[in-house]
Amino acid sequence: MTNPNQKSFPVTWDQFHRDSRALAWRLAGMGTFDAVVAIARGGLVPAAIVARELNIRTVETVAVKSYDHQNQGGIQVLKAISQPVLDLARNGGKILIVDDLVDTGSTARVVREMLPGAHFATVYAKPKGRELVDTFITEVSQDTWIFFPWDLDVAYVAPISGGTD
Ligand SMILES: O=P(O)(O)OC[C@H]1O[C@H](OP(=O)(O)OP(=O)(O)O)[C@H](O)[C@@H]1O
Ligand code: HPA
Ligand SMILES: [Mg+2]
Repeated sequence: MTNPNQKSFPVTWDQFHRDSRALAWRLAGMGTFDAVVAIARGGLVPAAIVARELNIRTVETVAVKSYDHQNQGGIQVLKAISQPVLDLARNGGKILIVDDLVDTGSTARVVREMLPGAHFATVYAKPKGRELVDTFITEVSQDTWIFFPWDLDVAYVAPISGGTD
């Protein structure tokens, strides 16, 4: 359900690809990562793009759910991080966690606890969660809802004048 008090920030596939590549460029100057952990589902797309750009071959997922549509509920961990990746982190491996955005920071807080030394990167960030992210590309205001391309379709829009054609 759409909250009428929120601004909307629709993102196209092109723009998302460009922003994810920009994230990869920024991360490229930070050394070699041994594995990327994508926060499913939203983090899967930017994680794939970043892994491709930085040639990271070990790609792991952690599944965390906090929203039903635009309503935030309790955090549920639906799939934990695999033991080999936790071992890699414990033995000094450099782990990159990727998500599409940080909003309130609840998801980031939970996943950071699983991998305390990891680098946390998102494409977009809102002010409440920004401090929990090491690297991000674009900040949007807290009252903005970001619409990702996988949640959108091409649809008719009425003219500004209010007519129907
Ligand atoms: O900072 P927060 O307030 O925790 O919000 C950010 C999280 O919310 C969304 O995921 P969601 O739980 O909706 O699941 P999804 O990735 O499967 O869409 C988004 O992909 C982030 O993971
Ligand atoms: O702004 C958002 N857009 C999409 N998913 C989200 N999950 C938390 N905040 C958002
Ligand atoms: Mg998510």
